[in-house]
Amino acid sequence: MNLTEMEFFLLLSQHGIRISPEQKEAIRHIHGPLVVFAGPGSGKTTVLTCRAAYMLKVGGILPKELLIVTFTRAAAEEMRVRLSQLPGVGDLRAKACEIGTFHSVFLRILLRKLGSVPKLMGEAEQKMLLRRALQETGADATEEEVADLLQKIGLCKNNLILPERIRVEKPENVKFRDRFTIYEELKKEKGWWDYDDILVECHRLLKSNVQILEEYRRRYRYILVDEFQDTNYAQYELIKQLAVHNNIFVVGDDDQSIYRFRGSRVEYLLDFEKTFPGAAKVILGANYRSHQQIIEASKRLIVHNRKRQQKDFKGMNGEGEEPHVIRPNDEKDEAEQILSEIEQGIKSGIPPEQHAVLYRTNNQVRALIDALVEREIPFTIYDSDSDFYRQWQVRDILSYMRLAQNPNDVDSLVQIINRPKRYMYETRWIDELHRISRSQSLSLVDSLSKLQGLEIYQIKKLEQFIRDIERIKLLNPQEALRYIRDEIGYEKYLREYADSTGNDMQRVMEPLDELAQAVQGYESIFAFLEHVDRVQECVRQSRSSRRGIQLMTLHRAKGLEFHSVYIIGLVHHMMPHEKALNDQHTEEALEEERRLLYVGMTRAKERLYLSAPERYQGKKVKPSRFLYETGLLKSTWRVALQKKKVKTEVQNQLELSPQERMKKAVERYGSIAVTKNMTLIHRDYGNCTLEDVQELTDGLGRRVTILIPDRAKPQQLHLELSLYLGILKTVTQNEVSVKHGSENL
Ligand SMILES: Nc1ncnc2c1ncn2[C@@H]1O[C@H](COP(=O)(O)OP(=O)(O)OP(=O)(O)O)[C@@H](O)[C@H]1O
Repeated sequence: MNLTEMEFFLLLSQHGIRISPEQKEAIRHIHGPLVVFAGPGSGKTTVLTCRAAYMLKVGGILPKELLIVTFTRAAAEEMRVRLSQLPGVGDLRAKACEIGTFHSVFLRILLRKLGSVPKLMGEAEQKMLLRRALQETGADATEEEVADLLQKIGLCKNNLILPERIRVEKPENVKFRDRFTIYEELKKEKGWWDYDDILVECHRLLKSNVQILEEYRRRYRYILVDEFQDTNYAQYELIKQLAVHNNIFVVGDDDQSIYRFRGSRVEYLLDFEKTFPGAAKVILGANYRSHQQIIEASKRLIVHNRKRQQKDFKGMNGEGEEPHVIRPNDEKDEAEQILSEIEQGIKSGIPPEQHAVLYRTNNQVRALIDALVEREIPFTIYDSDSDFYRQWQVRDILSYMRLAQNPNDVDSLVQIINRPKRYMYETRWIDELHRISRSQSLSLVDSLSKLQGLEIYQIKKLEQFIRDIERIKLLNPQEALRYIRDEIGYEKYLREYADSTGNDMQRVMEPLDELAQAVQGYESIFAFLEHVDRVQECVRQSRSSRRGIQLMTLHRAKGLEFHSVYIIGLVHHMMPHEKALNDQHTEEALEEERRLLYVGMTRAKERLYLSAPERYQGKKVKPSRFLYETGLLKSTWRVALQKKKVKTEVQNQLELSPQERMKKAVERYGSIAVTKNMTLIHRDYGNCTLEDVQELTDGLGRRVTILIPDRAKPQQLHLELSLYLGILKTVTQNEVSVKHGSENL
């Protein structure tokens, strides 16, 4: 049964939704084009949902005539639920409406018309195909290169550009076109599609088949699109093809357009009235989310953008506390300050899920995750590539360390054998290596020196490699990282990689600089690798929980709202990001960065923290220029820091050079007697059994192999150094230290 307009709005207010006059104007507009411009938190999504309900219940429009497009799957699900709860709509009607993302809506059209579509590739399969395409053009593809290529191909498809339409005046375009072509051919050979093919193929279908196009024009008589500021060319063309009836309603905020790098164009929103002549326009001028101080600071920032629709909006939640700018010493200090604020917030009754930490790039959250894991605080992280320790540069360094710990770790060996180049491209050597290792009872690393049929330059490289791995065993993680970067030449390798692929040097190096911070404070490679394993496990688990503190990139935060928001790493070169500063369209890129921060700031309802550490990745840095633009920086504010740190004996020991330390360790513990099967006490694992002792040459002490309970792989450690650093103890030493209440030796 239909409702009258009065009944509908009365029922809405009984549902607790009090609609403003502007919101009402947008909701009541059914026929003809309409664009709703509004600021953050002004109820755009609310209006869109209420409008759909109004059309169904007051306008008498059939659910199947409604097409509602959202930006994410989660938003589509949320909209369906919210719609079903509105006056008189119910589950059935909400389900009968076509609600989905551009991809899901157009996939459904293809499925209905073609019966089936090829298998859609997951990210891993897509990367695998791209890697093969690169190999076929003679390139040694790294993950970074594959990811870059993936993004470029996606950008082309979002602009409906296929390989044959790529202009080839520049040599790098030729290279790209060739790779793109091979990728498309391989895809065809396999009978697969990638997700962007949905848009390309649906566009092709609707363009080439007028009957089908007409059918869908008749079916979707009313089209509603959320977040229209982030529409790309392919999506825009598809919507235009369908919306000939002109019953199109779009909502958006040009100030929140943040996907330019994926091909979205804010112009489609700004030029809506030109594309659909006679379009009505509604501007929503209220903000129902944040209090006045947050709104004012966000406004002071965004007015620095030149290319934008001028609009003003008022806060409806009164006054609140001024947003805080904090200036921690470095990332670690930043993590501590933010966490102590969050802990206080939770104690005062704000649920953990209402605290969101936002950041520009995934690398930036490394220190915070480390701290959360150390303190065992639950969190959820949303971005799939947010595991810092899985980045290829970091994995390379970790593989060197893992191999030094376990010279039989074949995965680590394969990962780094050609980084830097050692010319071991034939994979046959791996089987040969296993055979030598078995027959001569040598570790895989030591077996490298026995490989037959190699060229002299390969042999030399391998001999050096074995020495390098031996050397790393004796170092702590900070020294090991320095050794791998400088002595082994990994940094040079990355520079050459960046040069040859045209990648930004700073971007390629960034994970190493961050890793240099991550290894601080760990006395042994073993302890550091244990920590990495623990962090990776927590990150994996956090993905499915949705509970605890919410961590996400600024991009991911779009459309969401939280009681308290903490934006970290607001320093120059991070925000605006280096990439934007080097962009050939710097001004545009800079404006997009500003919008990104604006999106982040406007997610906060009650409390907003903006953090700009004094030092970042070991270097002194300037605060983001955007902080000055918010007008907040002058009111610098610091959280009082806890306990003063006292230098431990281990820290004093670590200040010696590796040679001095080794010498001291052997002097002190060289004569200590150890025998097979005796018990040693590991600092982290308790009682372990000594399986093997090996005397090193040149008086460099002994290497022991120990069996740790519940761990399949034995662990190798330098005996004297481990005793010296307190990683291992003999039973007698332990008794003494327990008696004297001493933590260290
Ligand atoms: N008329 C209203 N009265 C009270 N609260 C409202 C009203 N309209 C919307 N809200 C509330 O304001 C908040 C923001 O609404 P909504 O998410 O729809 O805004 P938005 O414009 O889509 O936000 P953004 O673009 O920043 O993501 C929500 O908590 C919503 O429930």
